[in-house]
Amino acid sequence: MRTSWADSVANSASDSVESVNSGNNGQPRPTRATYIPPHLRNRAPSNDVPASSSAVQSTANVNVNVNVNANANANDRVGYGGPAPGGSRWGGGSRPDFGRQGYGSGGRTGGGGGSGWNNKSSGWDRVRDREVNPFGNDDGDVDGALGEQENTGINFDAYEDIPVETSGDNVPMPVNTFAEIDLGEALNQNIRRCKYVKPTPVQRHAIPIIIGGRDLMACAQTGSGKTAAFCFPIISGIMREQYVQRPRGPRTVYPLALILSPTRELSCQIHDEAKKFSYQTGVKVVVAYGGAPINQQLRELERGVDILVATPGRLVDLLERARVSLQMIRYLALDEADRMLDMGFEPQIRKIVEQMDMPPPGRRQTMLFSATFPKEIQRLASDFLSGYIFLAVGRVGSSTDLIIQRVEYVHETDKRSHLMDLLHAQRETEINGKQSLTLVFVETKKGADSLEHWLCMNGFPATTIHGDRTQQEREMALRSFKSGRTPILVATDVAARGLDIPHVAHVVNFDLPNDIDDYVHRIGRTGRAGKTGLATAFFNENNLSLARSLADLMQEANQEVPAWLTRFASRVSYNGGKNRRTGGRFGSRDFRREGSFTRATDYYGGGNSSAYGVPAVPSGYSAGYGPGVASAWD
Ligand SMILES: Nc1ncnc2c1ncn2[C@@H]1O[C@H](COP(=O)(O)OP(=O)(O)OP(=O)(O)O)[C@@H](O)[C@H]1O
Repeated sequence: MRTSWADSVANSASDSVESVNSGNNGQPRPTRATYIPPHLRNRAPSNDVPASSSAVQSTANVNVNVNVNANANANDRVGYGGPAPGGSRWGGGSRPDFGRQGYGSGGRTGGGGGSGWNNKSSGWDRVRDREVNPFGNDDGDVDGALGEQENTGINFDAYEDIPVETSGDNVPMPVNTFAEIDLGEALNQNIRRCKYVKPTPVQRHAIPIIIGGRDLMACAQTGSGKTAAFCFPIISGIMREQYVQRPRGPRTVYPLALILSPTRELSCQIHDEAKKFSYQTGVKVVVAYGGAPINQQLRELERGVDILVATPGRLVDLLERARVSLQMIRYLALDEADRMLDMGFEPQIRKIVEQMDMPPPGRRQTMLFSATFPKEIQRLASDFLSGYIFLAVGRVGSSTDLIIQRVEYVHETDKRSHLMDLLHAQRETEINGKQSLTLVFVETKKGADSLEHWLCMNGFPATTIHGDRTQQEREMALRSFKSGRTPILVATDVAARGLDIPHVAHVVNFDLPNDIDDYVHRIGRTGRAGKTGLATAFFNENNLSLARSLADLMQEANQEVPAWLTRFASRVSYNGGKNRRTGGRFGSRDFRREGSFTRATDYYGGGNSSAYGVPAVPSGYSAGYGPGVASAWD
């Protein structure tokens, strides 16, 4: 097994792979207990009303709804836990876990009256006590979230005037505070523990839409809180489910929600987030992904699962072994949905969604999220949806203004010395006494290894993440980077999407991708959740096909576009649909509003040579996700 200097440092750390994967913060897993399905654990009072009829208002017959500054009345200090307008589904402040059965209690703990949340002898309380606290020691400070300890660094002003567009029928009204949505008190407590003071724009719009029972295709900028936007309503919905009878098989499990994501690391991250959000709600979240021992994941599944977070390959394996059945799926979420439906993954996704036992659209709720949504992918995605709402926060595929984008003309042979200059400058900057983190994207796995080696030889502790490394190595590398032990991570596109790593101050595109959407996701590893970040790209003749879309993107994000890039851009035509950006801030969003378009020419691109007189790379689509690159993905 190949071990770099950086990894040997990481190796020496006491935390185990197990603890990272399990989201248990290094604490031992709870002992095995009898699984009690959530319909027995989460009984709400009998006067419960369905979500769509109470907490969520609808705008009748709205087809297109453009909403700028939708949160004009937002209140920074949210009154958590207060009754939602129209009364709480949980019975005016009664606990959502009312009448739960404990995992290990072997009997009901009382449906009301005497058996309260604080009754330490109840089965559920014993389970609650055993549940590993994903918030560490912070648990006692639930209400501190409203004081000085709110999620610091969140610059919500950055989002205030972001344009929001929805299309579809009867779009539920957005909310301005979490308190306006009746998510259930246990989940509200976790939102406080996360120190989320108010919803981000995508959350303001998406949560009421999902709670209202609608399918959703949502496009919002990187780092803007999409994970919580789909996790909150799923967890809340499962908490509300009453008497959902699930079949009992000796070895087969029947999750109620499935969250699919393209990479193992992203699945682990979503799992960790979902575990935090579902702490003490009785909703059980399990992750399954490739490269890790399947037996361990099977054991975890056997302990019970309400929400399954998975990569497609490992899920297909579990389905073929009949260890997981999708017949009870109520909620299906595809994170990075455009990636999940591109050529690399589409067959697997179709198999999972259309050819196994999952209920069809209309009988399950489907939600697709990404920061980029090419029209062709929207068209494919519509197969999975029923009467859906399209939501765009910011322009589809745009980068956030929070990221300062720089592009430098650098010959291939000069790239390393240029990088060295940047890293020297970066060394000067620190965040909270720690060196800030730099993420360097390269095109190939070999290139990643070689650059990492060179950096280490030159006194810059670095590590790598790419598809040729074992899962254990990948996880160690990520941990080492996150902890700051190796403040430089050299990565292929496997790290481009979704990863939420605090303190990434600088993203360097050492090799630019062929596809502008990949660029958007890569630079989105910095400038997250209202914080600012820096992205530097090395551009040369090898990147001509990207010149125009890059110049357009930068201009749109109010970035300084170098004159030489504008000149390149004016000489190079778009090499096919994927890198083409049309329309103004509201152009080309929901593909349903654009009438017919031709798949072959509009998306895959006809011309393979550029006006510049050099062969353009093949269409952005196939070049970006060809088989070679796809191998870096799970
Ligand atoms: N309401 C909120 N208040 C404060 N912080 C939030 C809120 N919602 C999410 N965050 C934080 O914002 C960060 C980014 O969220 P998340 O990873 O969900 O972004 P994303 O939109 O999925 O990004 P990407 O497109 O890169 O996948 C996370 O650290 C998350 O904890």
